[in-house]
Amino acid sequence: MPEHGEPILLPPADLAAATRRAEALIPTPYGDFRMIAYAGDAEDYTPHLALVHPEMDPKDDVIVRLHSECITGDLFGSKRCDCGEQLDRALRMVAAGKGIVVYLRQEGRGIGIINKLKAYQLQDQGLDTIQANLHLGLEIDARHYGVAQGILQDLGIRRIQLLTNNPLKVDSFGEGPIEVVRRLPIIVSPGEANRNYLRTKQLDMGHWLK
Ligand SMILES: Nc1nc2c(ncn2[C@@H]2O[C@H](COP(=O)(O)OP(=O)(O)OP(=O)(O)O)[C@@H](O)[C@H]2O)c(=O)[nH]1
Repeated sequence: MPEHGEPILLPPADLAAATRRAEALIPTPYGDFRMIAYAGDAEDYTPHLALVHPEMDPKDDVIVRLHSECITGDLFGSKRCDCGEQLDRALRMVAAGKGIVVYLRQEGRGIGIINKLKAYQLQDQGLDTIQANLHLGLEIDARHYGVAQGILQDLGIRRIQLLTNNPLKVDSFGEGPIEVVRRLPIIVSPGEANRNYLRTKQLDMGHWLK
């Protein structure tokens, strides 16, 4: 396990190594969390964030949520996706289970907020979430999770219960040092505005949504 403050070695898919840069206790409506910022560059304005329950025991099978940034859903409650509700649910579960939320700065499945808004415009013209990314010449999903594994290693964790419906997140742990001992579903009931999005995730992206 790397010592705190040392660069974390990542699988080759991740180009930037993330180092623990700063931390503080954050009281939230869900309870207290230790927020730890990880970044390759000390001046990075968008570091990855680990919200760690103060009584998290790394020897347990720790409940972990890897949540990719969604400014529209997480911050403003957009109903176009399930992100905000999933984050709310994850924070509750992690608070109850003494676990961790790793908040990864991979907005819009890694294409960034500008491209995500362009993709939304295309979706308003009839494309689905996959077709819109492809129309923009972008990957369907440009995310990498190696940095999250590095963060979990830095926290001394070996075995996790992963909160996700996304097979790619489970697969990303492969034969690596962190073992996913259990997957916990995190399903949000569809609404009018996100029904098509959730259907595409289920049918075309293989998400376990019942
Ligand atoms: N490009 C694009 N990104 C989107 C769209 N809707 C939501 N997103 C992004 O999708 C990502 C969803 O992240 P997560 O909730 O961590 O992951 P997930 O792939 O839904 O898998 P789960 O772990 O099952 O929730 C966020 O980065 C959102 O900003 C969309 O229509 N287009």
